[in-house]
Amino acid sequence: MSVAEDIAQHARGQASPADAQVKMETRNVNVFYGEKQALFDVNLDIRQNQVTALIGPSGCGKSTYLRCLNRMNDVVDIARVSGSIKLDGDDIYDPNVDVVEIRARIGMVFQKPNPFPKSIYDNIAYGPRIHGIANNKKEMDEIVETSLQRAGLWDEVKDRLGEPGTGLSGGQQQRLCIARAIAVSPEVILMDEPCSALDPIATARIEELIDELKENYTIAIVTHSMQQAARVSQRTAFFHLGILVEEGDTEQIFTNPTDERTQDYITGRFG
Ligand SMILES: Nc1ncnc2c1ncn2[C@@H]1O[C@H](COP(=O)(O)OP(=O)(O)OP(=O)(O)O)[C@@H](O)[C@H]1O
Repeated sequence: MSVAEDIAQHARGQASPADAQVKMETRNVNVFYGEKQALFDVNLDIRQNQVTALIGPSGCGKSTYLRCLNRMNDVVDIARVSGSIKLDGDDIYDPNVDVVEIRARIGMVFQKPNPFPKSIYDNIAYGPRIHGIANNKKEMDEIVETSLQRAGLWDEVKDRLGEPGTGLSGGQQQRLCIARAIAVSPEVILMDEPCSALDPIATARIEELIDELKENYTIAIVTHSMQQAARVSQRTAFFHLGILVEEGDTEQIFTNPTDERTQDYITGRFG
């Protein structure tokens, strides 16, 4: 089977129900790094309890867009964001919004697993402690256990919660980072190429996990792997040179794209 057929096969049936709610609405989003414009008038909805894949060639602005969704571009001095970005209808860039709270509601998992140099337990307990989520040790223990269970890591680490998180394998570390994001009860989880540093087995495990997580969370994922986008997402957005070229149900994007640039990209003609 050709790669294109393989992708199309995975994409079949990957669609968002017509009545899926919009969790995040982004309109006319422009991003500048100094003088250079990286995103141009992006309009995209991130649907609730669905996985939205952001794809496109290197430098097209996928990560820039993802970072707009939880104000991570705020930490880049030269970045300037304009347009409207709403979570459940509320503008997350409103001056009265507490950015720390926004980043708890919209968590993030990065390319390279980045556990804190702390125990497995403390990696998970860190966020809930900062946010005052647990009232006592018993509640914290429960949060740690539930988060690790949801991230599919509990059985592997329950007997060594006091050991350093950095001692886990790469795939386990990434699941630890997912558990850490889950621990503060986010509504949305942003993932920036979460499998790029992982081997195929660890990647498959994370992909299964993403599929399970969408029951409880809304997910947006940047990926260079079209197989991965086809396997895990219901919606796909294709970016090129800072422009959102096309978005739609994953099945449609991978089997019947409307734009020639999308067609060229998914068939490997560029990027
Ligand atoms: N901190 C920054 N300062 C200046 N320019 C930046 C910064 N981050 C990104 N850019 C520029 O913005 C554009 C979009 O980059 P971005 O990282 O969002 O693309 P991407 O599609 O995620 O790429 P990749 O797939 O390679 O990660 C690129 O031209 C990049 O050089």
